[in-house]
Amino acid sequence: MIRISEKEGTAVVADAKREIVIDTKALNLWYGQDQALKNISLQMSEKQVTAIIGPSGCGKSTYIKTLNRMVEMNPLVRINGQILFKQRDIFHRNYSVEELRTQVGMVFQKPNPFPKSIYENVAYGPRIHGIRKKKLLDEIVERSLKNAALWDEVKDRLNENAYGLSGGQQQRLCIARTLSIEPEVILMDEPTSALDPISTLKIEELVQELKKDYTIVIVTHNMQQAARVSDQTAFFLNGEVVEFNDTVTLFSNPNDQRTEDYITGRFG
Ligand SMILES: Nc1ncnc2c1ncn2[C@@H]1O[C@H](COP(=O)(O)OP(=O)(O)OP(=O)(O)O)[C@@H](O)[C@H]1O
Repeated sequence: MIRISEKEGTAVVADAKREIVIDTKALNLWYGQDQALKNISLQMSEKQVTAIIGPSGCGKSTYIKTLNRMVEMNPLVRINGQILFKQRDIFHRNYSVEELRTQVGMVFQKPNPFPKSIYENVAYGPRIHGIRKKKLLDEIVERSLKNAALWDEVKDRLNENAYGLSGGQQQRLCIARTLSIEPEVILMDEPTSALDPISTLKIEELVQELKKDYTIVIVTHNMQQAARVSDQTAFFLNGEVVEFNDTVTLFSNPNDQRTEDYITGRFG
């Protein structure tokens, strides 16, 4: 059952039966003097896919990079408001960034494997977390590659360099790398924008599989993609959330004229 309520001017959608995994409350963010996020309030439920859509420069990437605190690598960034991950404030000094990034993994726009073997790309994270036993690492590598729908294509060439894979395979390898440390949330920042249509379709199918086990947030420029893969969609404009609703409703019966203009291609 989807519950829709109004909170601080922003619609929030929550599935009453599911745990809220990410709860963003009145989040504001500035790059120096320029405000990039304005009073963002969004809730994301477990094992749901949330799409973030909106025109270029509206704050999609900034928002998703705030969820694992990557945005703060920029010293100009100033933030107020709250983001709770399973009710814990991610900005609290007792919550280390390393711990957060173990729980909230990220896949980027361009596939960015390490210049290492396919095996080492996936084993890297678990090794950093102290796993040394070869048998256990082998199991993790196999499981992660299977869950990223890549195992069958690479099982006979695990020791070859990851750069020898196609772009789509590299992106699935990056997803396997993210899965290897067993996060709860996977952030995807335009994960298919550098890929061909067939590789894009594979990633979209993979997202549908992964949501059985993970909470997923995906930034996309592609509205058809948002409609295909997500359960709920947030439409951002000029750093604000104009509308947040279950995906079918947002695309078929938007509440706000600006959403309608965007999804019908009148701007952006
Ligand atoms: N490192 C930065 N320093 C200063 N301003 C930035 C920086 N990164 C982004 N911005 C500004 O913040 C705003 C939001 O940018 P952001 O990249 O989050 O938008 P976006 O919706 O992801 O855009 P796109 O779809 O083009 O990737 C823009 O006005 C942008 O110019």
